[in-house]
Amino acid sequence: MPPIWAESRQEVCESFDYFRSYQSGVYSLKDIVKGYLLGGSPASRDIFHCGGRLIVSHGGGKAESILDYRVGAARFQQAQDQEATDKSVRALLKSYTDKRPLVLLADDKYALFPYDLSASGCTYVVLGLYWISHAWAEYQPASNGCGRVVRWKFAFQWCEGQGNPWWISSESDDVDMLPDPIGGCRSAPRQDPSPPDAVVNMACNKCSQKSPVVYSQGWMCLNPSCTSFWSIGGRELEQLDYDASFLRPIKTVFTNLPELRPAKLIETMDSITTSYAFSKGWHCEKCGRLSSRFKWEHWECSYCQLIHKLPGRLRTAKEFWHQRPPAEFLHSQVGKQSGLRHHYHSLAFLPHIHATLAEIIACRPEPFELGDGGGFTNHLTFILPNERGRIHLLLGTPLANKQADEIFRQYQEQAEEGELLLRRYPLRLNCVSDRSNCIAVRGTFLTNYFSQNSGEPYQYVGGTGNTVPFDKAPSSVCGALALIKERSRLALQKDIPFNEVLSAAYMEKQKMSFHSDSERGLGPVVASLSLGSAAFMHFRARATSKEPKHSSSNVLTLILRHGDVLIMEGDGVQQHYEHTVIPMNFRIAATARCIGTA
Ligand SMILES: O=C(O)CCC(=O)C(=O)O
Repeated sequence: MPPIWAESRQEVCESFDYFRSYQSGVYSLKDIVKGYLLGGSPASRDIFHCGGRLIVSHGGGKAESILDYRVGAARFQQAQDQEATDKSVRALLKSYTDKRPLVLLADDKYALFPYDLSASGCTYVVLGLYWISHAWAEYQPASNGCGRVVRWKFAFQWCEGQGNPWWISSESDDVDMLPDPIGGCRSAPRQDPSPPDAVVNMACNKCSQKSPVVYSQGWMCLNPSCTSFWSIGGRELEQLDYDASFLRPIKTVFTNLPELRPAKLIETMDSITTSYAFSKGWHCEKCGRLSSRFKWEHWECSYCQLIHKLPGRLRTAKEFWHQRPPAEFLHSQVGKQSGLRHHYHSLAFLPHIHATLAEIIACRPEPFELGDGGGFTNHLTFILPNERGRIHLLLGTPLANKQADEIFRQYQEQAEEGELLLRRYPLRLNCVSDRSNCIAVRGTFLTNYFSQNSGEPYQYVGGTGNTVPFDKAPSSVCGALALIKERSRLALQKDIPFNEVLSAAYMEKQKMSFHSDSERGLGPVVASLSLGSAAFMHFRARATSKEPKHSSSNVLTLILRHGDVLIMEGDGVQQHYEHTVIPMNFRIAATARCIGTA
């Protein structure tokens, strides 16, 4: 197998720091290209030469007429000229002038790669480190109004100093190479901006700009803003071939090249195993596969099932009590919206609740007796307009949270021991972003949180095959269900026949994107218990047939803290709104529903 490969784009982006772009073929950070993905059919004069030591590719987007497959009506986008100032072209040009190595990757649709990657199940492979020896503009035919577009070409050269390309045998290493005229190279950026040319550069007598001799048919000006661009003796040539000197790879030895194989984590900070680094994917040293972290209790290779586990410690809710929403959140959400009809007595509640739509009525918090020695807490109610329903928030308090603390402990223990199987399941639509604005990506696409379903099957996550009936569910889930039932009964003054609990666990920076709980047959009450870190819960209006694009502004934002129980009451809450939950750090939530009761 290749030394670094993956089945899905998500695996690459979550595990490989040199390529974290879900959409573009160029991944750059602060104008520095880290990775470049070769894929699809070649444009004319794209080459994979000398066993891949010299690769010419067109890069930078915009130059093909494409169907934009965002959910909703697909839009046709006309090809446009690439400009040197376009984000990706600019970054590639900077890598060229800095002679900065970057990583080339290829997907199984890259037609010039001499091996069939899909035959071995590899959708993406990492080729290795390359540097850009030449960058120039060309005209290419395009199906737009002008019949052609300016597109930038880049010549990538293998960085010597990293061994041979993994796909060729060492005998084929014997290629005729040009020495690098600059001498030994380094992986650090170079100050001298001129390219290391054995290829001759000539200045244009119209624009004075220098262009290399790229084609055997003769020199031409390659400055797209010059009137002489792309012509020899005033004529555009139909057939162009590369000049022989241009095709000879330049032997450039780099020192201190980085190791591309992602290192696995071998120690923890304070024995915390839910920080961002633990949510990232990993590289299997046995088979080379990049895998997302899809099991809560350890990393596992999706190809050869090799496991990597680091022991962690249980966390307590106290560790998260200090969390406060950022000040700008308070101001932008509450300050900008006028006409909020709220009935607060005291600003003391503002860190907890921000209602931002005039039509939503935020009722005065009601003191609320919890019974069982839990003392009093506050019950906040938001009445949605046009009888769409109500949203209740029963706040946790240190006295009332004894049960929640214990449930939080059990959840962590049982997830760690594999008694509670928290998994990241594939989304039904393979897309990044939320469900209403989704960009298709290749391969399986997993949720950005871990979950487990107990009780009745719930379609939303992982289909119905991953459900554990209540009589086999771990005590954490049963405890959460009992607490949710009890608080809902007190708040709504009736028993709710909850028969399903979705437990969701979030490592640092994970979240649940916008969605509504609108599965067929779902009862009108959905209630959740929050554990661990605080989280923002935003509600926004759902897209309708009249208004197919959802409104981007949130109509209500709540902050859910450890021990809080949130209740969404009424079908209208799900029909007219969707919600997202963005935890500030490690968090677990149990959400109870009534499936098949409506
Ligand atoms: O509180 C949470 O973490 C998310 C609950 C939720 O939106 C759901 O399970 O659908």
